[in-house]
Amino acid sequence: MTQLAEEAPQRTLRVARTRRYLMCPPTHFDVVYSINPWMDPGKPVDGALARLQWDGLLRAFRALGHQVEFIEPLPGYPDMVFAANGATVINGRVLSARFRHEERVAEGPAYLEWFRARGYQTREAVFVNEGEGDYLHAGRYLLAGTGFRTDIRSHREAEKFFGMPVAGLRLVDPRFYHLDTALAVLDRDQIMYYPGAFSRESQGVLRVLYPDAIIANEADAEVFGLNAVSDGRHVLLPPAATHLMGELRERGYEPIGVELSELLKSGGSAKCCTLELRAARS
Ligand SMILES: CN(C)C(=N)NCCC[C@H](N)C(=O)O
Repeated sequence: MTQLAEEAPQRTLRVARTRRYLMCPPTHFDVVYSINPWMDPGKPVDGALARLQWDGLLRAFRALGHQVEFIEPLPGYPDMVFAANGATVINGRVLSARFRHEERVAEGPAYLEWFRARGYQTREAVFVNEGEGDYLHAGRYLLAGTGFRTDIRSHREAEKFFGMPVAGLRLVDPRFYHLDTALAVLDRDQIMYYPGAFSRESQGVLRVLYPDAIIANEADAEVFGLNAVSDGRHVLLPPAATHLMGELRERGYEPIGVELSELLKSGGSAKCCTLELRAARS
């Protein structure tokens, strides 16, 4: 072996898997109420720019070969663009969302109807849960957030409905009010996360389950770098998450910066706009 070959860093070859996503156009997107620390109704939102940025995310998915389906946005529901909150879909089974705040309650039935009309096996949730905002499918486990939005009793409901073990994680920093603002699944058994968003006990759980995880710093988390969408190789995330991008490259992933600054005014970014439709395993 030559000297050069010995010194070359070991990079794992990451393999992308084609995905199906559901998105909701930001036709009625705005910030007119405040239900998280990022939302300031006094701060103007540029609707045209939000649309351009959302179109950029859609183009990026299509350029990578992913399929995208759409749900019709409801007037009067400015946060409906955050499709990840609309449900949780695993193995063709759909657990509906049941929103915590009155301002978003009607989105749950709207998303549920979309799935019913397409023949998915659905369950209308009994307990408050905000879909993939707090439920992330990572290999053998369903990672489940609680603390701000999703009711901890929903974790048992999800465990029974999906028939897979749930690892409950407690969020403690109001800036990171959904699990997907603090943790992203990169591949079956690999995640990246910001430890400071979790209780000490949950940090311990994450260390045990994912000893190889990429650890984000506070600056990464503050620009919503963890609100990322991965297909196993390409990782779409805000371009401002520069440290995280370097870490991803080191591990063989291809980070792709997608600017969604207007959506961030409501506390969301790439992952929030994207609900993965996981088909039934054959
Ligand atoms: C990543 N996901 C799905 C989210 N974090 N969703 C963004 C929701 C933003 C909304 N204003 C709210 O506070 O509910």
